[in-house]
Amino acid sequence: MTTTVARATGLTKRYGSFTAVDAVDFSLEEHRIYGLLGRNGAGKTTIMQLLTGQLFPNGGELEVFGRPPAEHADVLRRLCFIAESQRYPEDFTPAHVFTAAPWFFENWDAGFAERLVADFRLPLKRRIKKLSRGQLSAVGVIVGLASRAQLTFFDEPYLGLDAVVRHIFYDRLLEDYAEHPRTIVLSTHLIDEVANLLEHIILIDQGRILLDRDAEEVRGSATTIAGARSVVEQFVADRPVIGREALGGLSSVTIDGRLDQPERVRAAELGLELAPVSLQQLIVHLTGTDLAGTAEQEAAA
Ligand SMILES: Nc1ncnc2c1ncn2[C@@H]1O[C@H](COP(=O)(O)OP(=O)(O)OP(=O)(O)O)[C@@H](O)[C@H]1O
Repeated sequence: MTTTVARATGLTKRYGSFTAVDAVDFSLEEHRIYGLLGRNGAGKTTIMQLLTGQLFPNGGELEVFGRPPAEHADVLRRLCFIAESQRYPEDFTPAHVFTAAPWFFENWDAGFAERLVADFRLPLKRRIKKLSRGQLSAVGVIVGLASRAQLTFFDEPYLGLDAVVRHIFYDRLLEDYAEHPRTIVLSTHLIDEVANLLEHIILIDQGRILLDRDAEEVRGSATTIAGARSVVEQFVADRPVIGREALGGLSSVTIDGRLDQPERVRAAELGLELAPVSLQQLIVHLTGTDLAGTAEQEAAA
């Protein structure tokens, strides 16, 4: 039996006349890793700020651990939110941050934090304002992991983290999650990098939920068919097409759904190629954007 950690019903947030989160319904279950995905400005940070009591909703119901999160200290104590540009007092060093952390997080594991400091080669005694962009992000990632909060949010925690450090983060996250299960919500544009980590996907677009599904189901939910344009078009006629690319006489069409065995055999006989769709490709199709471009730019940063 699953236990619901957070539930939103008709949750709405407006900034003036602009509706950033538009009557969304979703729930977060205990012991799951969620990917909260979507284009820039989709509403991901706003949803996380609502869930962590940093913003008040304008409408709908929101319960986290059974209560509205804002102004309930007993709820807030069980949460950890790591923002993209986490701020700390200017004169603090990472050592100060980790010394203060147990005051805010009852499950804080100082030994784990120490091991992560070594993994990330973080200078403990250097002032926060002197840290590099990546080192500053590492401070947030360490707080997020070692807090072992029951509900942890990582909102694009990667700014400036190089590929080696990002993979250390993913590895430590998975290892620690296996030993200390909790609910983790990860918002990122580096979708393919985290695809294997995610157990459930919530895809947001313009303040609305486009997809709320088990990651395993999402992964197998679309197929790309490539080959001679006229043959491909005939093959996909009457199927739900979610993406289409053409080059000269060739085309590549992505359809929603799997092909059964007879259909696969028929495709092979027609000389068509079938390819699995990556989570990132699927999300690009669904939101009609090139998140891959964003991801590459960020990975290169
Ligand atoms: N304080 C604010 N005042 C007015 N509009 C805001 C405010 N904060 C956010 N918005 C708008 O609300 C929308 C949702 O913003 P949000 O930060 O939640 O998006 P996001 O999905 O986290 O985007 P990104 O991937 O770029 O971080 C955006 O259009 C943004 O411009």
